Amino acid sequence: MSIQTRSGMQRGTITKYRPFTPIELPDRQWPSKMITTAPTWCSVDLRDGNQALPIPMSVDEKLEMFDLLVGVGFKEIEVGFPSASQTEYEFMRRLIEEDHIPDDVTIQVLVQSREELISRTFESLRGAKKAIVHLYNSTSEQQRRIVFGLDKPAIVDIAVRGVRQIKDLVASVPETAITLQYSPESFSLTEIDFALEICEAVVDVWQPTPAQKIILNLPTTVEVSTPNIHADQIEWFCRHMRNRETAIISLHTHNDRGTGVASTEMGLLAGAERVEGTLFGNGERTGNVDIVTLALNMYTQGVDPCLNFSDLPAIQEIYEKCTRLSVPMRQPYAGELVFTAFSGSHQDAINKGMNALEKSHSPLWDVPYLPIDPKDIGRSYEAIIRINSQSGKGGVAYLMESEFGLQMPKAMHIEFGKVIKHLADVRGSEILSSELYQAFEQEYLQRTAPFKLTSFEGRTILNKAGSEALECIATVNINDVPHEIRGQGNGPIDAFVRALNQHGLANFTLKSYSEHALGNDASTQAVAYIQLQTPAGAFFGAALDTNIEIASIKAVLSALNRSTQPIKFN
Ligand SMILES: CC(=O)SCCNC(=O)CCNC(=O)[C@H](O)C(C)(C)COP(=O)(O)OP(=O)(O)OC[C@H]1O[C@@H](n2cnc3c(N)ncnc32)[C@H](O)[C@@H]1OP(=O)(O)O
Ligand SMILES: CC(C)C(=O)C(=O)O
Repeated sequence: MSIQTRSGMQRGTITKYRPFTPIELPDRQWPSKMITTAPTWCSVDLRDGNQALPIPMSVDEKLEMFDLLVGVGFKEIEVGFPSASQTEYEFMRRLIEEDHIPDDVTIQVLVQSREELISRTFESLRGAKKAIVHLYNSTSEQQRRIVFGLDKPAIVDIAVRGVRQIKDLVASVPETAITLQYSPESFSLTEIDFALEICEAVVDVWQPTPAQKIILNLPTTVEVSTPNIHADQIEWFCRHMRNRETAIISLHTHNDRGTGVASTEMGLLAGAERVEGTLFGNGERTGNVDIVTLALNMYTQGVDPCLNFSDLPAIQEIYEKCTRLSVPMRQPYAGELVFTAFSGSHQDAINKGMNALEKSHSPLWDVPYLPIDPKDIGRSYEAIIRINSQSGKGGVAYLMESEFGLQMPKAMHIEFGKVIKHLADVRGSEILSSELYQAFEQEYLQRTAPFKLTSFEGRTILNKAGSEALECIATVNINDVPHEIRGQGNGPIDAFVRALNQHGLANFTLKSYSEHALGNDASTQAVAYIQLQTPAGAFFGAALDTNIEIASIKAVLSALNRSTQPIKFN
């Protein structure tokens, strides 16, 4: 039983909407195809993107955007709808008169199939070396019925009249090589045989050849079906079209169902050769297909997209400035958070993957959770791992090493990881890397009570057995009371450990020791990590000093101090 409520969603049997009717294509070929080469890209940022902005771009902003698109490598750029407004017309004129258009770039202009608009469009083209004139009219049953109140032959007539006019006007711009592009707007909702009929009527008037093709742009004006149905529409069209070799089949996908990228990729499998879209998916409603995502999806499959996104943050900055939009944090490839792992198991795997890659020297990118090397697109490794209460020891260790050069021994990751987990839980927010270091300082480096080293001297002696040993003489303050201690061992740490135990000042054994240099200039310091086994348990200590011997002695006391006091950090 279906219950129709006055507002909100229908429940049960949905009568308000109906499923899209699939087209018949039982022997479809596209599912077993692969994308192996880049399509011809056409940016529609300055037209479809611009027409969807609350505040359209000014002429200067459009010029800046145009230069950006040229820099990225677009060879076809829809620069606007010159008959729509004075701003659009002026922009066209400035592009041409100020010589902004490189020889290998073709500008494209959109126009409805209306006589006065087509005439004005041709006026705007004067002086251009080459241009794609993009003619459109809407063809779906819904648009025919609601917008135009016309039957199919009348809709075909709108298109054909427009093409005839363009054909006549070509002679008015003899210096401009004109390519015709025709879009049966709302193709995605148009009966497929009617879409073919109107396109073939256009082709019959224009008379393209394999050398001078027409562009037939089949737009998903509104995305109304799953991407596989879109692919069937494109394959059906490609297979049924007369003289297919005289046309370039182009896609223009919107993202109403959130599957614009998938629809475009499947449309390419189905036989399309050209893609129109925008940077970061700007465009009407949910946007046009995002060309950055499409191109980088190809790249990460080993296909050269022939567009350069090596400095994506700089591209994003200009885009955001010109459009006054912002790229969402989760936007594929570009979003601020897309190369960041907060969760422990992801951090651990990334950390291991990065280390393994460094050791292997393999040219193949092979890091879990990162489908692309952030550095390929101008992102850094710095933001890959960020710490909050979902994070684990692996991520903390990664940051301590990548940000501060501290290579804590693996067993210490657990201990310091707990310190940071506690801090993140108490705080309930992100722990910045500077705070991570601060916690390390407080927990290890600044632990100087109750034991504090005031002096240490080591010298080589001959022991009773006649072999060389090290004797240490040190002063250790315990709760500010100085104690002079002496001990012998096979090295300074051993001698110091024995001295403390022999004098009854402490009771522990050395479990592990490691050290490394920090920095590589005159101010190089050494860092030592010591783990002690005390009656209260096993504890790490760490210390920094320009003298490695002193660093290790201080690290012993750091561990000892920690064993006498619970976690200090809060
Ligand atoms: C899917 C897309 O994104 S298509 C691109 C859409 N982009 C834009 O519209 C941005 C620029 N557009 C504009 O500035 C204006 O709409 C203009 C200048 C093109 C036209 O302006 P106006 O004529 O003042 O208004 P408007 O757009 O409302 O015109 C609607 C008329 O055009 C007709 N029309 C709409 N599309 C087409 C078409 N492709 N071919 C022929 N006629 C069309 C409508 O049926 C309607 O006719 P009616 O007045 O007889 O009912
Ligand atoms: C003019 C056409 C290509 C269009 O913008 C659309 O259908 O979205």
